[in-house]
Amino acid sequence: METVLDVKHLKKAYGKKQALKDVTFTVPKGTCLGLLGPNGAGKSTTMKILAGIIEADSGTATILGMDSVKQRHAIRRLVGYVPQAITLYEQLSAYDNLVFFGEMYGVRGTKLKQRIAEVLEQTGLTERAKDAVNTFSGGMKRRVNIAAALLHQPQLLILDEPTVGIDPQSRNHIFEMIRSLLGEGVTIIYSTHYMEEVEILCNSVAIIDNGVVLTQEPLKELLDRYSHKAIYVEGKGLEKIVNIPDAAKTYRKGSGWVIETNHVMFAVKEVLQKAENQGIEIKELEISRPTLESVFLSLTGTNLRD
Ligand SMILES: Nc1ncnc2c1ncn2[C@@H]1O[C@H](COP(=O)(O)OP(=O)(O)OP(=O)(O)O)[C@@H](O)[C@H]1O
Repeated sequence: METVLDVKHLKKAYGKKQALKDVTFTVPKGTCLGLLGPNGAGKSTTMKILAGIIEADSGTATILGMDSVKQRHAIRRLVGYVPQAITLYEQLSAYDNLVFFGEMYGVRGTKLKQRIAEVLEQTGLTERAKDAVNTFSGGMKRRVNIAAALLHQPQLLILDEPTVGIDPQSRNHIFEMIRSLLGEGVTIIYSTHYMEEVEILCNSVAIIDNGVVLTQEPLKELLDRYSHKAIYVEGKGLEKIVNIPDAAKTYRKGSGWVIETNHVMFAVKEVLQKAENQGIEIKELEISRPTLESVFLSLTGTNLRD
């Protein structure tokens, strides 16, 4: 598959603060990469470098086959960037904001009118197009920002934490829009500190902590490698039967027990059989999916939301 983004060993310091130490990842065409990490991990810095807003101290980023520094101007025409902070003219309508951004991206005349109608539709804002942005919710403003980044039909879309502090309706709109863009072959890089968003939207995930990309791989492989599947059981007297062969870890949780294992069906059978043999009544039994949370914990030793 064609590689749209190839980032190698990016480093960036702000004064004494080494914000990026080693950022390396690749993104194939038409896929979504989730850049996942806690506050201050280096997500925005990475995205600003890719959008050509700041320069890395060392390392390379090849975007659509072009060098991010030497071919910055050509790249700008093919990349849409949605910064974390909303940047709009509050007094102007959504439509007039889009005219402004369109012209900035070099889209004009009939083409611009047509594109504005399309991006308003894509972001679910057609009916509010003529209203001043200062009457919009945070989520709607964010959608205008995204619409602006889509006007020039970018092949790569960079979204920096686009769902922070927004309403569920806007969030769903953004998700639907991302899915349809992916369907059209657009490549997306999406930063977030919400695991669920990566699970819903992304084909692969790059985990970044302290300026270093610790790993990048497809979600499923990452989950299989770094986190165990588990079963959760509740019932009286379970302490007598929860220790089963092959379990990676067994511990109390709430009023029940968690048994982490990669042999889930075996564990279920063992627990049910032992319970029956010993006359123990099982009140509840669930199989839990491995989570990115536990992956993050095993990679970094800390919780993502710390
Ligand atoms: N302009 C700047 N001057 C000095 N330090 C900065 C600057 N921008 C970012 N930093 C620092 O660089 C590190 C990485 O910041 P960055 O904004 O890239 O992280 P992030 O993962 O996007 O975090 P957040 O989720 O909080 O936006 C942080 O320690 C931050 O304080």
